[in-house]
Amino acid sequence: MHHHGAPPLDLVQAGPYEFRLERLGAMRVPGVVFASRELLPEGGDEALRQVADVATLPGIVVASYAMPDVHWGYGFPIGGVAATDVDDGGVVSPGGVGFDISCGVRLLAADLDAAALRRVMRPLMDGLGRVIPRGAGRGAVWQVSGRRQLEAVLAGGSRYAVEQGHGGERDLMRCEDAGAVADADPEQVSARAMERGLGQVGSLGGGNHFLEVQRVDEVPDEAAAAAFGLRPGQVCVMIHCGSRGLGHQICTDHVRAMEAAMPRYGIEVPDRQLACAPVASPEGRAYLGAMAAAANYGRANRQLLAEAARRIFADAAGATLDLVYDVSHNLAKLETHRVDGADRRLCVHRKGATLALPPGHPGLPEDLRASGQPVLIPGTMGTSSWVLTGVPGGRAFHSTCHGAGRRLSRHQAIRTVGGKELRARLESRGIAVRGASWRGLAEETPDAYKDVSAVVEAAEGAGLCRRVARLTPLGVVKG
Ligand SMILES: Nc1nc2c(ncn2[C@@H]2O[C@H](COP(=O)(O)O)[C@@H](O)[C@H]2O)c(=O)[nH]1
Ligand SMILES: [Mn+2]
Ligand SMILES: [Mn+2]
Repeated sequence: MHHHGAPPLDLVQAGPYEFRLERLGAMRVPGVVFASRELLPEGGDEALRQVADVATLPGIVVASYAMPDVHWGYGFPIGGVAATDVDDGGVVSPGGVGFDISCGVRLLAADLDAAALRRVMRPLMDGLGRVIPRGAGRGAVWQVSGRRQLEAVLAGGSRYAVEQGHGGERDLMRCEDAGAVADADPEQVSARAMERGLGQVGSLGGGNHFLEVQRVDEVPDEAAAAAFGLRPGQVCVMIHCGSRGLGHQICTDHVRAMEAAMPRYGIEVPDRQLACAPVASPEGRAYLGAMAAAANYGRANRQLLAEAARRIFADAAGATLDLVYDVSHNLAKLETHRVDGADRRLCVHRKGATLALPPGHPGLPEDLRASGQPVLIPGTMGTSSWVLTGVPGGRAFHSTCHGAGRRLSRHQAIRTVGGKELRARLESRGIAVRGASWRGLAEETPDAYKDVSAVVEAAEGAGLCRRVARLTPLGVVKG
């Protein structure tokens, strides 16, 4: 492998929740890992090597960052943040976004307390289990009529879904980018990607994706929680999914195109999954146009699943669901940030990392200006999940963690527990489970993930965000 003979990494503690990888070899900037000592990947860990690899990308500024939930991914680590200077040869890399483009989390709050739900929990979970398509392939909420309509989804995202009667205006106010990014270019989406995306608008996909019924348990920041529409004891619904086969195919197509183009730009990277091209090049622009289309698809996907959940909540519990927020954790965005005293146009890659806008940011809707952006952190189906918010001076270009982060591979996970046993364990603790496959369930055992509360504590300690509310699971529909 390319890493044979690479010098050992030099990891130095720089603060209570901050470690630095000093520049070595081809690294253009240092690596910065935000974590407690306990959460830190071990010395030889491949994820740290990947943080160093990302630091070699042309145009990267300040540092190659890792969030406290960092773990190994293809090319870039999951939990990585890297910004490149668009006007100084900075590159965009599909590997810095990942295969599930615009994978993200949406949280809805019910006008209902957990105590009132107990009575109807079974029909509610049966209803959700019936209408939420999940697993590989297997159906979708919205039967998109053909290529024409799919192009409208790619261009219009949640906004188009709402125009077609799937939701209301408030759903757009509370979605990152108001439900759709403007620069989507469906022309850059291959016929194969379109084909894969056609029958999947409104579907969860595989095992790490889910729809979960949760209760607000602990509220460390009552003012922010109130602004988000959350109070202790309340029922919520968290949805985690992305852009399905469409996003995956786009990533595959554009990694290949960039790999072929790199010699022309004189770019060399230490891992083929870091293939990249200048943001301003035809290949860079083509990828960003396709990526934006997938971002819109991901939001429409979550919008349709939310609508399906709303119908079941209305029928089974007479309850409504209001959108708290919808945010992606696999995306590259063109943003302006101050670097070395000057405003620079940056391409900020967040892969398994979440944007966390601070209070007062113009990118926030009016009713969230005072509190900051809601940041949605799934934990596991057996422990907690968290709601956080952005903070003034937020580091890593206003980014934070995206989950607990994997500790065991899927293969290792299924050696610790069987799916049936795991479901029995969860049900005995009062967590209802509607799965797609026993194996898929076992791969997602809570033991496969780090301790999410330790992760968010480290993220807060590192100055990336602040904790707002802790959520505990009541029932999960698992991909
Ligand atoms: N509340 C739940 N959280 C879960 C579940 N399965 C996974 N997860 C968390 O999601 C993040 C993000 O996953 P990724 O695949 O996008 O990287 C992951 O790190 C876990 O913490 C679940 O069933 N319920
Ligand atoms: Mn995800
Ligand atoms: Mn995903």
